[in-house]
Amino acid sequence: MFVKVCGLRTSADVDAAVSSGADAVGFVFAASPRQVDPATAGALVAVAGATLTVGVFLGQPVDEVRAIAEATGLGAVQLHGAYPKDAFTALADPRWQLIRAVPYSAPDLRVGAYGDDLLIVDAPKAGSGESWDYASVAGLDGQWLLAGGLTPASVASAAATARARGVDVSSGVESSRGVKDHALIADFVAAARAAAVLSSGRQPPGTASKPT
Ligand SMILES: O=C(O)c1ccccc1N[C@@H]1O[C@H](COP(=O)(O)O)[C@@H](O)[C@H]1O
Repeated sequence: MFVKVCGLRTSADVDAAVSSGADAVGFVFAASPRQVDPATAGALVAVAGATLTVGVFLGQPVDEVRAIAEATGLGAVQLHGAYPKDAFTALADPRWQLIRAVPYSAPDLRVGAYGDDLLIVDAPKAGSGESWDYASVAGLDGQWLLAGGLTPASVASAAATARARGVDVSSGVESSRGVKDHALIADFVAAARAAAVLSSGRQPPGTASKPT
């Protein structure tokens, strides 16, 4: 079970996620209560050490995404919104992985269809904390993460229902919007690890050969 904890804003947040055993930590550059600026994110990337660092973007121009990825040293770029396949082609770079984040109702849920290394299947409104019908994606193949409304209490059953190989959380590990609760992060990672899922490993194969 691969576990990503997203929307981190402080070094204490990153320490909490890394020490809890998260496989990836996310920093939001889109407009959000969780937004961080590139300078802050660069410092947090250093705190994360070997843990995969993911930059989250929503509709920002490709040139801006590339500039931030280069400036901060991100290990992965997560694109939400109507990015065409050309955008993924333009952003392909051995320095970072490409993550395509889509709502569960998106027309194309094939992992890698846009040249993405990893797919995240989410609620219609990313970062909203809203759950959805996780069973609707139970037939999905490949390396993908389940997101949207997960909590320490729900993650094990949600991952089992969706047959997910990994999970991604933000709202469910916050005490208030944009403020991470470090005990909830630890609870979430532990609960996800305990989930009965199809995967036998923690690292999606798409991420194994790339720099982290
Ligand atoms: O978290 C945000 O504010 C955000 C903003 C813009 C795009 C994506 C965002 N977060 C992503 O949403 C899911 C987590 O959802 P939830 O809060 O657990 O329901 C995750 O993929 C984040 O990267």
